[in-house]
Amino acid sequence: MASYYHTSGGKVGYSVDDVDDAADLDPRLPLLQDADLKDKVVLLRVDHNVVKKGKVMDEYRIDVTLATMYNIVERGGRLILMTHINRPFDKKTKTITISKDDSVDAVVAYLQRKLRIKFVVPQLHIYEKEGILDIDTSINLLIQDLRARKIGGIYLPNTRWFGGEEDKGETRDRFVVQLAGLADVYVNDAFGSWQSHATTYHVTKYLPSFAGLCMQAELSHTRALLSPKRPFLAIVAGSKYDTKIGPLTEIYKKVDKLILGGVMYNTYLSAKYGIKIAGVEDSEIELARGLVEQDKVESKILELPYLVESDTLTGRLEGHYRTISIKDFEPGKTFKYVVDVDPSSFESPALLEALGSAKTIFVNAVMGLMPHFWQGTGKMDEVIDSNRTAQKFFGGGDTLQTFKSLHPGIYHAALDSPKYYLFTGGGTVLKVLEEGDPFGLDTVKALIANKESYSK
Ligand SMILES: Nc1ncnc2c1ncn2[C@@H]1O[C@H](COP(=O)(O)OP(=O)(O)O)[C@@H](O)[C@H]1O
Ligand SMILES: O=C(OP(=O)(O)O)[C@H](O)COP(=O)(O)O
Repeated sequence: MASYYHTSGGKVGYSVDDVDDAADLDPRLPLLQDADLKDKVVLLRVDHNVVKKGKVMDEYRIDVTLATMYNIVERGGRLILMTHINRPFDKKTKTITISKDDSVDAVVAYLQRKLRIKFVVPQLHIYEKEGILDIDTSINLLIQDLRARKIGGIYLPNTRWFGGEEDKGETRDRFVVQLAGLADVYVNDAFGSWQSHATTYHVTKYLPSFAGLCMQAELSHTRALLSPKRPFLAIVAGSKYDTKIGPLTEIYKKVDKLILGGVMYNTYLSAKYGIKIAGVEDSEIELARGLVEQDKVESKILELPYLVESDTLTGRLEGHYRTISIKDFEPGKTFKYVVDVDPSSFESPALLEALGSAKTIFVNAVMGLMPHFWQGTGKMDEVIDSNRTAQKFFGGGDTLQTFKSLHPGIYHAALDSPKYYLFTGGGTVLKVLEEGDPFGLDTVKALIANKESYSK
């Protein structure tokens, strides 16, 4: 508690001390608190990637950025927000699919209800397959209204609807210049968005850039995972095989035990046992072979013994799904879709022992195809919660959404419990574990380089 003095000198109150998330940060990181924001238009990149089929599934990732928004506005800044929603860019066909389901509208509606201020989404020309190629000058009228405080903020369309977001050439360069031209300052509060795209990385070349308050808190909490109490157990599952398989090789070296689930586990099992699972491509199996070889030596991967096989991905149809056992896996055997881990897997003595004795547990894991096959994840969350001594870290958009919807009681208790920490990004934490340093993330390195370039 510290005394509060009025500028005239008299003691007129007291302030309440709080945790300082910035205390643990690399001093080279430029902080939002140090930015001059008075009358500045601030381009704020957030990770509000919480929309499924046009609806906000879990407000958490939005709520944790409100402090940054308030801080900017309170200090005289004017907000232009931007986030990606889902993955509308198809890397194979190099086309962007624009669907109302992936628009920012649901996020904007939520923010307007919560903050009681008006956000405007600029209307920009969309090309079929190529997305939005230019931010045309009509946006200047909106920026005038923003500066004049006629509107509360501007919310740009889904960043992945812009051709330049994931492009590497001229389209990206033009997009970045146009984007930077809208604002005076750039703030990155999108911890979950670790991929180096135009709005998370390249834009820092053109504007004074700072880390937001959510970004700072998340980066400082990764420290505990980098020097974990042992045994350290990580559980990695879900569908983003392409971006998560890479970090696993390094993470494998840092954990004491690793549990896989979802598409990742299907691919691993295919590589290890020579089986064929519907939906698992041969090229993907190749990537998992390294992990299989690594584990032959160190035996850190704990296999979940019972899985759920389904004839279809469309639902949980009576008579069309069944439990299978890895004991029956033989080279050449084929299986339909493997869509979940059977909850009984978490009752096996080896699993119970590992989950019960771990001192640090990191979970980026939706074990089954949602929303139909939730049973494996439901059981996993219960078993993890029953370990009361471990420090538990959950991370990932879908991981948190699923945790909240399956176990609202545990989830809400976790938000306030010193034994839990919920990260907004799962892939980002995997990247940090891979790098061994939160300040080694490309998006964070870009902020540091920006500060260095301005202080020359
Ligand atoms: N076996 C499976 N087959 C297909 N999809 C799966 C399977 N297991 C999990 N998923 C899907 O994975 C998604 C979550 O994966 P991901 O985005 O990688 O997680 P997070 O956002 O928590 O990092 C969920 O939408 C779920 O439906
Ligand atoms: O949901 C996200 O990451 P996560 O699923 O790893 O938590 C982030 O919004 C990043 O999305 P991306 O993995 O499509 O870049």
